[in-house]
Amino acid sequence: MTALLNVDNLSKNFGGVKALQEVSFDINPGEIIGLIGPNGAGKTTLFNCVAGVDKPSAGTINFCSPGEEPKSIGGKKPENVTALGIARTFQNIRLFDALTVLDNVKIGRHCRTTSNFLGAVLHTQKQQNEETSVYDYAKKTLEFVGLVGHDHETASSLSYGDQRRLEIARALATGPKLLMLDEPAAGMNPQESASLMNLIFKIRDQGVTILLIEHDMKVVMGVCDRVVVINYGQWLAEGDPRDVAKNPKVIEAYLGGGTD
Ligand SMILES: Nc1ncnc2c1ncn2[C@@H]1O[C@H](COP(=O)(O)OP(=O)(O)OP(=O)(O)O)[C@@H](O)[C@H]1O
Repeated sequence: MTALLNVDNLSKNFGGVKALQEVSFDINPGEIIGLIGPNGAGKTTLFNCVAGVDKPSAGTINFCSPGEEPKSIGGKKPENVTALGIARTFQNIRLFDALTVLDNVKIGRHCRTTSNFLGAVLHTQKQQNEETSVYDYAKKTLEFVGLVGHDHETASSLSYGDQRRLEIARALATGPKLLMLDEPAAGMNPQESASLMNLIFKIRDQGVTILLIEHDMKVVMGVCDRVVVINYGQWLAEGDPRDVAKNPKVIEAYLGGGTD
């Protein structure tokens, strides 16, 4: 099987800080992969390199949609990476707080439209059709993540758990093949985490592959098919979550002797 994402010998330096050092791993289509490691291990830097926020210092990142040729994405601009089918959420929720829930999701969908400024000013038929389709897609996406009835509330008025759902909805609205979630369970209560796990499975069932950074081991153990562990910017271990949790090197580096 051709990997959906192939990270090969990826390194990223910030001045003298070696945030990533020759990290390699693959993600296959349809997998839910956990990227774990202690604070400062380099997880967010890896997300940023894939998403086009950080430019790799060395190594390659290839993205291969099923049926298409692999494309090298290391160093591409974020909007180009999104257009290829990679979406992400952030460790610290980044919504347009003053906009409505619906508008936040519509913004995500606009990356799939082609109408230009002139079309918007002249209100052309093409632009109107696209607006209708953006609206419909955003409504469906909100229903999918369980935010029906919140369309006209401002994003900032939502509960914390619902704001995380909204961020996921906005990412899904871009039509990704790979969704990268950066600590989606952070700050959630146990009920919200359980509901998040259901949502993650539901997203995968729609054919979206998921790469997840998460410190909540119950969530990692509950949803991940496989985990990749990094420590001090280096690949440390990889495999079935339960096997990895027993790996002495991982316990020493990160799990601190337990998974609860
Ligand atoms: N823009 C930057 N400039 C300088 N150093 C950075 C930058 N971004 C990250 N780093 C450093 O790179 C290393 C990896 O950071 P990163 O945020 O990727 O780790 P992380 O595994 O996501 O950590 P956490 O679990 O705490 O979020 C850290 O030493 C961090 O201080």
